[in-house]
Amino acid sequence: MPTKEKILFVVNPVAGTKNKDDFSSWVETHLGSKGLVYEIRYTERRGHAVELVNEALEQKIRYIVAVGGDGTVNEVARGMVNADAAMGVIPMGSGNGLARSLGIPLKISDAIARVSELNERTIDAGYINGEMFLCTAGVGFDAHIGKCFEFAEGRGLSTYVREGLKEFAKYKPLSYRIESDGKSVEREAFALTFANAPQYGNNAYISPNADMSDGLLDMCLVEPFTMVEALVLVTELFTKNIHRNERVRITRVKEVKVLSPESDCFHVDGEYRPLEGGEINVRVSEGALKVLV
Ligand SMILES: Nc1ncnc2c1ncn2[C@@H]1O[C@H](COP(=O)(O)OP(=O)(O)OP(=O)(O)O)[C@@H](O)[C@H]1O
Repeated sequence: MPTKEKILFVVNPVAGTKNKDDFSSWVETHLGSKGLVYEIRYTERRGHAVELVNEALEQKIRYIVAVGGDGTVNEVARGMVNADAAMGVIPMGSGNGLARSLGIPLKISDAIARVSELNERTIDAGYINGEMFLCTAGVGFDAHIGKCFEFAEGRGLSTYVREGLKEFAKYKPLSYRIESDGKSVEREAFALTFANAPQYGNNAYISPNADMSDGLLDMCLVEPFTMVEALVLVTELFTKNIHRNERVRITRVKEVKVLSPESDCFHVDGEYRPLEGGEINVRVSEGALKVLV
């Protein structure tokens, strides 16, 4: 194990609700004692993490750790795709989808200790309309909730749940033309999600068997359902059983085009994006990112 290679921590001070005051002393406890060299930098605005990563890569820093939620992880990862450097994650957001999917401890001091082991693994990255995602992306209800969340008052899990419940009964399934592998089909769906990782975050498993290193994305189509079926689906989402539900169709894909003139938005790792023209293009980039696990 290299001991003198520098580790950069990129901390989003506004991510999540956990107190970050003791962060530097935890890092010193776990890394300083092993003789590992580190630096801690704080982001000052949206997009700043990508700039910090680019600077670090120019300085040939080999390990860069995202400290925050999936938004921060996404920004750090965007800078690191296909670079000769590995990304660590200290989960400090509300969903922590990537950290949970990689088995990274949610307790901060344990996650820092895990980083100090410098164990690397390679994972795939997905792209939706040119934007990278590591966990999930898609159109339909989850994208709609991402949009409501963006404009809602408050952050965190409680705001997600509140927006989800408010919109659930009102939301109307949309129609999608799905083109993949030389085939084209028309489907009505409540949601059409592309999963690189098994879950959205918060242990909501949309595709429990999704493998982040198989060079494929799980395309999860949730067909329209009744209110009674909805209760079963929500339970199955949190008990890793949704893939067994007959309303859920999961296929593994490398590249897909989806046409949906009624859709006005999509999401990238839960973050809302407006959609004009109703077309999304999704693909996987195999082994795009090295991560510390
Ligand atoms: N100093 C800053 N001030 C304001 N926003 C920032 C700052 N630094 C980073 N950001 C932005 O904060 C956003 C939210 O970060 P992140 O997703 O990590 O936290 P979260 O929303 O609390 O967690 P989760 O995604 O798990 O709900 C990111 O889009 C990031 O670009």
